[in-house]
Amino acid sequence: MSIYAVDVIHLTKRFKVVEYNPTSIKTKFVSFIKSGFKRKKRPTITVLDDISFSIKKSTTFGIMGRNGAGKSTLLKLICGIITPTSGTIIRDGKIVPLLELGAGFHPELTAKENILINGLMLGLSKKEIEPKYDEILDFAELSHVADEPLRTFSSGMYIRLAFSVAININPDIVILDEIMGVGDQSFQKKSSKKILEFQQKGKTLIIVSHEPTLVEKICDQAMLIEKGKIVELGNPSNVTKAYIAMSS
Ligand SMILES: Nc1ncnc2c1ncn2[C@@H]1O[C@H](COP(=O)(O)OP(=O)(O)OP(=O)(O)O)[C@@H](O)[C@H]1O
Repeated sequence: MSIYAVDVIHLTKRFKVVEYNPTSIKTKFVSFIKSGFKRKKRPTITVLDDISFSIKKSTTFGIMGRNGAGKSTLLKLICGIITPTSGTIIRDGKIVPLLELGAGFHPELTAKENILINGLMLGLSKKEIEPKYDEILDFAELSHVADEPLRTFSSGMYIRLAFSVAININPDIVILDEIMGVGDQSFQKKSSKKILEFQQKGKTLIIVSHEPTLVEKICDQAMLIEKGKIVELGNPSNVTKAYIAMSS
């Protein structure tokens, strides 16, 4: 068994750039003929450029970087939502991504039905999810509306439910993208406690944050990325210092 929860090896991700090109079909056809029937290659941007790092099991790893640095792309790659252009990602353990909160929710279905669907999507069986209904609803403070459709929920209720499903289904690795500030103050307190419990149970946590104090407080290791490259890796204090220097 590996000591790493996630091992990223020479990872590169490029995206094709969508160009706005308001020419008519006729013009496009003529230029296609002129080009000798060759399709024009779409330009690409390199969002992550040959990066390698490892995240040890039972640790909390923070990812920092300015807007557009490639943090969310990296998380999506780690979760397997998108695939690398080149390179490898080795994962060891059940991953729960908390990226686009509630992205898998259906507004017409009830809270309970959504818990079931979300749980199934995260790889649990119906038998494993059913005993967790009460715990999940209770943590989200939504037991009183368990059978109401989600379209009647406020955005805060939505987020609380998504967070509660993810954190209560006993994953090995939790991935959080900028959502430590979900809910009101009391829910934030509860969430922080749950994260601490999660760390104490020896689980792996990967977080993206713009908050140096949070990264220093809860991370064992951190990484700063900029223009697709790793700028700083290792000690959270060094990483946050580099991030602050870069941002000022
Ligand atoms: N599907 C896509 N197609 C094309 N470009 C994309 C796609 N997804 C992301 N990008 C581009 O990749 C770059 C990195 O985006 P990403 O969302 O990973 O950054 P980020 O570090 O998470 O930023 P932020 O802090 O603003 O959330 C940006 O320039 C973005 O426009």
